[in-house]
Amino acid sequence: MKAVLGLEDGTYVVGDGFGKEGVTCGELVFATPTTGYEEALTDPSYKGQILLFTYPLIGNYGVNKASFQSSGIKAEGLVIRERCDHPSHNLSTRNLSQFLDDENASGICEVDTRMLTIRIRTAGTMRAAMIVGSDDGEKACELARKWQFPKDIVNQVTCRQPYEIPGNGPRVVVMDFGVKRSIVDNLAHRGAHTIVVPATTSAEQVMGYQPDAILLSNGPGDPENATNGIAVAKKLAGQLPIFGICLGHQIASLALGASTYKLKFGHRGANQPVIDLETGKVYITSQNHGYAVDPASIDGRDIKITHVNANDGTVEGMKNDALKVWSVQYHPEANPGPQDTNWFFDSMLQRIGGHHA
Ligand SMILES: NC(=O)CC[C@H](N)C(=O)O
Repeated sequence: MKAVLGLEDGTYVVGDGFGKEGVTCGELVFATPTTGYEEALTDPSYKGQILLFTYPLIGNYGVNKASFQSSGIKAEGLVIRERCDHPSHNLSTRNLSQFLDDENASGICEVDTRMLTIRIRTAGTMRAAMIVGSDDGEKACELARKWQFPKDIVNQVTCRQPYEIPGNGPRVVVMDFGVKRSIVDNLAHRGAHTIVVPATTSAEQVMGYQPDAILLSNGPGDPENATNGIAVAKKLAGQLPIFGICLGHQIASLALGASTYKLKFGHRGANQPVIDLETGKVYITSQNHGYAVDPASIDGRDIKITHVNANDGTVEGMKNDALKVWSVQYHPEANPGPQDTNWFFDSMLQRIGGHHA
């Protein structure tokens, strides 16, 4: 089936469509990991975004539900060079094409992903529209220009009801802005009594769960739009330890008075080098973000930058020891990506323990 992807700047590419027929709009972003397409497609942080993989062959190990980071595909669409229809993996239950069919998501392959990536890298992240079943490039570009990133995107991916994973360890409330399953798993595996609550939960409701700590999760969209999360973190900072991952790190920083800005094309990949300023160690990290904390906005505030990106110097972690706030921009849960920073969850539980000692 023919398909077309159009960008807001008038660029378009025609290729082979698969999955759902029709129009899909989103912000076109590129991700550079060589593996991990199941985890990325199901990562709720990609809601609102059309995901382009720079790696030229996608689908070669099929699809296995155990890798999912949420109930199903959350990215708006998929853009790839070559699609593998005959995967080889003992745990695979279907191929990529069947996966998109089952999930009602659209994909386009046989397009020049290098050219598209260079375009985004040069001009910045762009709005895009994909039409599966058409090759009308002008129409796709026009649809891209009309589309707006939804402000309430977190509400589209947060849980509807709270849920708990019982454990004998400390009680941790996870504010779900679109949490990845492996974050919850990392807490549960360490014995935390994990309570996942919707993004709209108030500070009073959070405290009603008698938590020992709060984890602000990852999630899609502009952190400034996560207004309830910011309000909760502002209110509870100083009362109990607060941790943040990715969007959660941005929310915690906003709550402490810092500001955030949009990166030109973001960091999405599995080999982003991060320097730990306290130890001098460099970690290779998994990342997926388009916004970052502005270091200039931290000047004069009681926030300490703990990690920076070795490629571009952007903020990758911060803390406020007095208020017991610790957060990281990268993904310690990996999935996909290297496990170098999995210690984050160990240190989290140690810090919570210290708080109650
Ligand atoms: N993975 C995330 O939590 C992403 C955070 C935020 N939506 C960003 O793009 O920067």
